[in-house]
Amino acid sequence: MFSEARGDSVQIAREYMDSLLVESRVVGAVKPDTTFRFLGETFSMPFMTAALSHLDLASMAEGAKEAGACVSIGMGGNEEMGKVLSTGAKVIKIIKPYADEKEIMSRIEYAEEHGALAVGMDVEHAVNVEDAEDSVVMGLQMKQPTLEELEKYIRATKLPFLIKGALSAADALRCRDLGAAGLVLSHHNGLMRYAVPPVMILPEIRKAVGSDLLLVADGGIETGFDAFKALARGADAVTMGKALMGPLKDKGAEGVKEALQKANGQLQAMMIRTGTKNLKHMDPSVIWEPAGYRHG
Ligand SMILES: Cc1cc2nc3c(=O)[nH]c(=O)nc-3n(C[C@H](O)[C@H](O)[C@H](O)COP(=O)(O)O)c2cc1C
Repeated sequence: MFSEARGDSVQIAREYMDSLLVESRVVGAVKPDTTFRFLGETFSMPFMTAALSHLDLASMAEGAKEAGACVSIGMGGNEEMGKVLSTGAKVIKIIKPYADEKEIMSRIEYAEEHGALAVGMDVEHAVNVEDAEDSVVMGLQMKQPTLEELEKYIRATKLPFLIKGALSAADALRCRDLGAAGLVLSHHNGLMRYAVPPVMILPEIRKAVGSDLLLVADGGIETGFDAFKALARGADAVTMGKALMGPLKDKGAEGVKEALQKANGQLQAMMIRTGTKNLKHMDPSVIWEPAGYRHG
């Protein structure tokens, strides 16, 4: 998004991802199993669609369902959410931090009444990139929610609530204390400049929250090899966003299904080569990280 600017977090995250190397432990390895249990449901793979918007999200959901993947969706009204839910996919609705609370509550209620798996909020999209003002997204006013407001939204629903945009151990602990079920670790395509990449900070966040929160790594997952690194460093699942947009445009639901299956094949290839038999046995010690960054 900010490829011309210094501090492009998308580029920083890509370079970091490619700097991580993987140790082979192939001797005696067995066929890996990527069955993924999440929020009481069973999926074929730990990939989910990122919270996208302004696209044919029903086809995206159809493709993900066919591949056995969970779906998250972003900005959009209840009518669109209804179309996505009617595909039968398991859906996480990520709601924008609207200034008008009614916009938030109506989406929470709709998600609950129409069988969504979970809801969440992309808190990272409330403020502007270049100043501290609340942002306007597609003509709609956003507002940085206070801790009290976030807690109110979380408690307004029986559904699990995920906070998208938490990206530090300190925020993760805050979210846990507010009652969130999980986090989508994201800088939302570089909305924060110079952001620590999600996959870099994952081990620190996992250490802080233990198994109290589900952790979903978001941003820059282009292949199953990227996904493996995120999962090995402590993620429960990963999202794919931009990497699915070309396949969706070219081949609709079928393209999304094929892209997810290809990524899952790459994940399985990495799992067998590292002697990882299933997602519960991910071992961070297979990842080699170059020395350099230290928490200040
Ligand atoms: C076209 C487009 C629309 C998006 N809309 C939303 C949205 O409505 N809500 C949200 O939380 N994130 C939204 N995102 C951000 C994605 O969920 C994700 O955080 C980001 O694209 C990074 O993941 P990726 O590198 O896999 O694409 C959008 C991204 C794109 C490319």
